[in-house]
Amino acid sequence: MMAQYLALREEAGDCLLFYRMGDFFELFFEDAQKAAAILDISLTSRGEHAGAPIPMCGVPVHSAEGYLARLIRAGCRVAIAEQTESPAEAKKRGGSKALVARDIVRFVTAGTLTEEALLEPRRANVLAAVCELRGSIGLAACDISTGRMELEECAADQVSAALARVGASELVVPEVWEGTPDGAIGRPSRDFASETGEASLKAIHGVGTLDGFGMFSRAMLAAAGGLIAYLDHVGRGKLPLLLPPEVRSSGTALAMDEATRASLEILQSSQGGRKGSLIDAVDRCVTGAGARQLADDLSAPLTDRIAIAERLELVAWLYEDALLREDLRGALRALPDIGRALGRVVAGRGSPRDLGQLRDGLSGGRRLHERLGRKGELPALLARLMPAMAGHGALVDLFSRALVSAPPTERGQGGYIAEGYDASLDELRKTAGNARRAIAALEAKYRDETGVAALKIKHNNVLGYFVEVPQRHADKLLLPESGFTHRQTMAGAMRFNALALHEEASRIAEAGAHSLAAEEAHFEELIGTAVAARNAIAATAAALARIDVAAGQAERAAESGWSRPDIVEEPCLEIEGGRHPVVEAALAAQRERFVANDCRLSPQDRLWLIGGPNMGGKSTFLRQNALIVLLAQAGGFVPAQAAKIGLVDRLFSRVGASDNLARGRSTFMVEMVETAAILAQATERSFVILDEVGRGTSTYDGLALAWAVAEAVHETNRCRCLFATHYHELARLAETCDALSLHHVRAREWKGELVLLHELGEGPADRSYGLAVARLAGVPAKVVSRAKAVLDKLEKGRAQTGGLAAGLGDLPLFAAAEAAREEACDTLRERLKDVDVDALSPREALELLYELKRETAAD
Ligand SMILES: Nc1ncnc2c1ncn2[C@@H]1O[C@H](COP(=O)(O)OP(=O)(O)OP(=O)(O)O)[C@@H](O)[C@H]1O
Repeated sequence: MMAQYLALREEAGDCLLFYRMGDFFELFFEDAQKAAAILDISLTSRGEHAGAPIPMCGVPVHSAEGYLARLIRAGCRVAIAEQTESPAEAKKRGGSKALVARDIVRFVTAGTLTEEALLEPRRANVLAAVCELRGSIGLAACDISTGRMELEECAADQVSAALARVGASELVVPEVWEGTPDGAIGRPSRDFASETGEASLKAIHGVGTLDGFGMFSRAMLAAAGGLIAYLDHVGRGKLPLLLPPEVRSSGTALAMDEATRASLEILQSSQGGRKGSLIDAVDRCVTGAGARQLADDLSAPLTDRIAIAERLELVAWLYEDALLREDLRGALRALPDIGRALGRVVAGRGSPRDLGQLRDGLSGGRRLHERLGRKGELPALLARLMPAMAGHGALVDLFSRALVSAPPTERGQGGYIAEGYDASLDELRKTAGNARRAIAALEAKYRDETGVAALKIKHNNVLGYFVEVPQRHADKLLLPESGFTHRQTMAGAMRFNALALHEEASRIAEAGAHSLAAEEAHFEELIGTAVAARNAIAATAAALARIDVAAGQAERAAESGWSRPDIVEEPCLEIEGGRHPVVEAALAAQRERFVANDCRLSPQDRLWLIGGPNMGGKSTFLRQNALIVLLAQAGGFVPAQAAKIGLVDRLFSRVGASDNLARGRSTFMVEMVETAAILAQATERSFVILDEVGRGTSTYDGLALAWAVAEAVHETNRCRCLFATHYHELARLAETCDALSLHHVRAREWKGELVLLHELGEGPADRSYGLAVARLAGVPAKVVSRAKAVLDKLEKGRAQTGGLAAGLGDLPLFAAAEAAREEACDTLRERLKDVDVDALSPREALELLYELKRETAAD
């Protein structure tokens, strides 16, 4: 056995090996130690290997899913080695000592789950593959629980943004690749070949050309190749459901990088959970598929005005008709998750219950179609979805006739094929039923004949049917002419067989075996029908999910008076009475009121500098506007009285000096790297929020950087921008930057107490309230009064010298400074041209920076 185990162990690679032994999956050696620690189960030992006891632990097969889920969540991957023959077959093959053959039947990994118990209903589970081909990056992503697949090509510096959008739970890359992101799994480079990718896709979808699905680049196909090869590997040759791939072209989605996603807390709060995130505050979907679609929409809002308008039109239609909305939501709520049921069916792990779910979901779709069909003219998006809900008449009819109303998850016991579907199966069931009745009659007869009132006919898996009497009445049945044969003596009871009983029992067993086989054959046929219709079923699932999203968005809007945004081309951002959905909900829970605020950016007034006290609501204001843009371009209503939004191509959100130590960069470094990305990428169509950029370093450096960044955003990027800052000195920028204006969050000191109004006012902040906030926060009065003394002194000094910003008025304008600097930089430019950035390690890059800095200082 050890040799077999070790061979399988080798094959399992870095996965834990679940080794099937009877009713248990056993783990040995280091696997056992690791799993026992994660699962908190006892670690035992068995036999010896190389002179030491072998550590072992095990989990029962019937409850293995729960254990698997915990291991996967802890970051493990698991290889399942099943017995591929019965002990009887092994004996026949190799004698009484023969070892049962085992083989790894599949690998269970975070990105390749289909089991209902292992998946979260409201979250997609994505597996992604990334590779590089001639300088550009191919990305393939799929959710095998529903079969959705997407291909994308992007530039090397966009890969982390693309991956952040996809949110994969598992990522595979070529094993020799410098760009390997953390935690990615290396796979043979030959898997990532565009020809094999193309050939696999053609084979899966039975087409001679992929043109019908879209235009795929070589890099996309190479990534698809890597993805499919990995799926083939983990499924041991059995591929899961894969729908025709969709191209995601860059530019069709609002671009957001990883830092922006994290800081806007779109799908996850900064604490890591869904609670406190945007989606948590917005999601009113009544189905898991709807919630997954909404997450997708919020991760990749649109940039196409017509597509946004179509989604908004549907939300508005459902918003206005509350009755219809309630009706639809009620109907959708009752529908099973057909996308995921289909995923299990195609993956070969479907159960009779999954088929029942397909029947119920598809017939529910047909009913909705009928209901909506009576509504007259429909919004364009809905009209396009209608045909996808209508079909499947034959399939629904077949499944309705074939299956019982609530089919079981296990098919081993049969009983899921409905009566009346197959006459011969009904006949077999009748025979078994008759025999069961005959056995009940036999019990009465035997009692009569023997005079033993306590006689019973029982059944167990070892003996089958038998007659049991208490020990003291056994004598009568032991008589040779009694017609009973002794089978077993128990404490206090004796068990017997009888010819008539045996005959009836055989009849039951035979009919049972035949009917099980008949049901099994029907099951396979029904599975085949579902598999053949997989693309159409997936389209129905997608249509239902889209309707659920729209109805949920309408519901959310109706709940709190959200409004339909007006999406326009000109780069403005006019939000009237805007609110932050998450902060508002948190305040409402404490019975506090959220103060709505306006935002009015236009090409003539596109950069707002916002000052005011800590805790005054600056960050909240910045984010609420970014979230409103995001929600609007995702095609939903927004938390505002009115909103006119000029289409945004890229959205950036930066918070000064947030901790990112996990990545090994100092906080200030992170802040600057992220700011650099904005300055490099923001266009005139972008919207940027900068929250106290520069605060991560000394006051002078911070002010200088904040000043320069604000100027660059104003002069060079020319994007819409909200810039929150503590530096009063920045107010002087308003003198030179004509599209920049000053604003502040208002506060009052009343009877020595600070009152934060959370209201945005025009003009610069009148003063700092740092000390008042410190008092509010419970800093001891003594410390606050000492700080006050220091502040008075500093302020006196400032009055004399002109303060931090003294002399800044003489600074040449940003554009003029640029021109002067360009001349001086020629030598630097030359040197930089020669640098191969990809070939530099971070350390070398830093050294080079120092060197260049030294050179400029010497100029
Ligand atoms: N518009 C608002 N209406 C009501 N309460 C608000 C509003 N905006 C913010 N708040 C409350 O004030 C708290 C602080 O807000 P926020 O973090 O936006 O302030 P800030 O000015 O950015 O502070 P800091 O400068 O310390 O980062 C929020 O958690 C919320 O409870």
